[in-house]
Amino acid sequence: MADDIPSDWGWDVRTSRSTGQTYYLNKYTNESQWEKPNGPAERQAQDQVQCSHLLVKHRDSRRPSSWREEKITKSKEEAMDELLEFRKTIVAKEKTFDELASEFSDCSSAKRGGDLGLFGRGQMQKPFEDAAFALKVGELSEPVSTDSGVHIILRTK
Ligand SMILES: O=C(CCc1ccccc1)N[C@H](Cc1nc2ccccc2[nH]1)C(=O)O
Repeated sequence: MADDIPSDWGWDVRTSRSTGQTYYLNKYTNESQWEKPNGPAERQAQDQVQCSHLLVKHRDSRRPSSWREEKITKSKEEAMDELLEFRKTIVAKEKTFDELASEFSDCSSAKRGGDLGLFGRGQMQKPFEDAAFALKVGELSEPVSTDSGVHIILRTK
């Protein structure tokens, strides 16, 4: 029965107030299910991803300023050229994503190697979201343009 679910699997066994049916609540993601779990609860909601990014802003960015440069005047084309060089360096394994994002990203997430944490759909600008959710874990995006500037995105979870 329900009480034979190991407590360290991370499930809460609940009873539906409307039907009296037993259901199961994932303690990590707060997702619930009717089916009796046959294993430990996922620690990451399936509808979320975790990504790091390297952002290069330009003079037409929504906020053409960053921790790196008070007044950003480079053109979008110059920003894209810089970003493509960074991407080549990462693909060639001459530097890690973390190293380059920490040094060159115009986003405050640079302090965390570009890590943005877990996010679901509806949280990031649409072009960024679509690119992020199209990536497999470990995959590096092609350049993506948003109102913030141009990005490369690494999906980490
Ligand atoms: O919005 C932020 C903070 C993002 C962030 C999220 C979670 C943890 C740390 C930072 N920074 C903007 C630049 C920027 N624009 C973005 C658009 C999509 C994703 C990340 C972005 N970063 C800026 O600095 O202008």
